[in-house]
Amino acid sequence: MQCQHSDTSMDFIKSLCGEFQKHNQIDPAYYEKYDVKRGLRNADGTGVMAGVTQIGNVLGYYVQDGERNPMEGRLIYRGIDVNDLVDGFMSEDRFGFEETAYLLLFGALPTREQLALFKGALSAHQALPNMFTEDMILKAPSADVMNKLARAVLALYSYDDAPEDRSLESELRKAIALTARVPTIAAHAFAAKRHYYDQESLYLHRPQEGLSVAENFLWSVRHDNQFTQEEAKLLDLCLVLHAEHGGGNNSAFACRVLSSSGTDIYSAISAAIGSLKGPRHGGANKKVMEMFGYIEEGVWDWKDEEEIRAFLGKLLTREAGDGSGLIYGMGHAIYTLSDPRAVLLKKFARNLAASKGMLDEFQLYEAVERLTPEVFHGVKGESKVVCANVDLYSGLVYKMMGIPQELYTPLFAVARMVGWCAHRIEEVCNPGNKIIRPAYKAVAPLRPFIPLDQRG
Ligand SMILES: CC(=O)SCCNC(=O)CCNC(=O)[C@H](O)C(C)(C)COP(=O)(O)OP(=O)(O)OC[C@H]1O[C@@H](n2cnc3c(N)ncnc32)[C@H](O)[C@@H]1OP(=O)(O)O
Ligand SMILES: O=C([O-])CC(=O)C(=O)O
Repeated sequence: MQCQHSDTSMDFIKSLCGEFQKHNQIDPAYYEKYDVKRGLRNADGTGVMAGVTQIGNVLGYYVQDGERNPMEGRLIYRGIDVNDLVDGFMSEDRFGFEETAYLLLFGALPTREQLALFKGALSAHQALPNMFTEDMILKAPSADVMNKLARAVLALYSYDDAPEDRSLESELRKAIALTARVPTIAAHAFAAKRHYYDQESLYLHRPQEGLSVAENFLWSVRHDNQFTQEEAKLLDLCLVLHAEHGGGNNSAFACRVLSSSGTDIYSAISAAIGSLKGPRHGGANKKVMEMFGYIEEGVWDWKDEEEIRAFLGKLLTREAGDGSGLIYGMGHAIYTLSDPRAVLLKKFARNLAASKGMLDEFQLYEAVERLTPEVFHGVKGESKVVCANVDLYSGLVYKMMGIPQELYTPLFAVARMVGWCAHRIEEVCNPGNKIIRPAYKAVAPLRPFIPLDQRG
């Protein structure tokens, strides 16, 4: 439903843009002058240390003699290298997401018995509250599944008997319920989007007991409920790789900022979802697909490196693509030589592409990964080392699995829910934590109030 605005009001608002711009420019020189940590980054590009965590660690460089040096990336969940975690459950041909969720939430790998009980707890919480889909999703659908996800999580507050209970037990119960429910919410929000915005038939599937999170997701979003074990295992791997990324990533930090004020878990998690939706964060997986649409159209010969280079240059100078100047799926705040998630996903993407007859497309992605660093240095003059991030190959993997694009970022949220909850609980259940409250240098000069009839 769109609001109608009169032409006069629209013209007035347009004129206000000029007024706004007159009074709201921040001179970039201020950042250096006042030693402001732009983006909470130190002058050498490292992040400002803003907290202490036991949950995850992201390693992308090492500092020696005050210099930041590139290295191969490592991602650690509760002290365990994600590559070892993945090797562990894959070599035993098991699903790994539930085990990873347990590890992130409680801090240690589960025993066989603990894992079975945890899976049971997830199963018990995965159904949505009575009439939730009807009242909160179908009656107020959204063209954007992430938008619906954030609003649905906020709405869950009203379905919780004790939403303001901050005891550890209550927080853990809510965390398990959110982790279990978010796949169902995403599936139903997607079904509503397809029905109300794309004029397709409405099908809603209830999650099935005994299925893994990955299997249930595929069951729920496919109208015929069909999926293969190979697909479910690959999706499971994607969920594991997206589950956590330290306390400083934009969405986890947003969650921690809100949690530090003492607000409820639903408010904090909906903020994290809003952050993840952004195209420079989790929303990049959708943007990568859009960008490859431009590349595939704009590059005549996909094997011609010169042509690809020229197109990448145009993306950076805003002459092509969405005009943002970004090459999506490339670059990272911490990783330099490699993002370990992208390395793994690329391997699976290559195998899948070979079996689906999509090697040409895969090779185009590889060329973008290979050529971006030199084009980036040429155009931006930056010495920073850039590599492919997790979002470069995840969308391609989902595409080859037949997962619709509208679900790419929501799938990231499905995986990251448990990471956010772990950060939320670490923030509220540690007595030493203070409200997060950095400073902003105020640069507007003081001036007198002018009475209304004396203003020109
Ligand atoms: C799950 C995730 O969130 S993974 C990241 C997903 N995001 C993307 O793929 C979007 C494209 N990438 C980017 O925008 C960036 O690399 C980010 C947001 C991921 C990291 O940004 P930063 O930490 O600021 O990176 P860094 O300090 O290396 O940037 C240096 C400069 O290069 C620019 N830059 C970095 N990566 C890119 C890129 N892929 N395309 C164009 N410019 C880039 C930055 O905007 C910055 O420019 P500025 O100095 O004019 O502000
Ligand atoms: O760490 C970051 O800045 C972003 C990221 O890769 C993630 O959250 O997965």
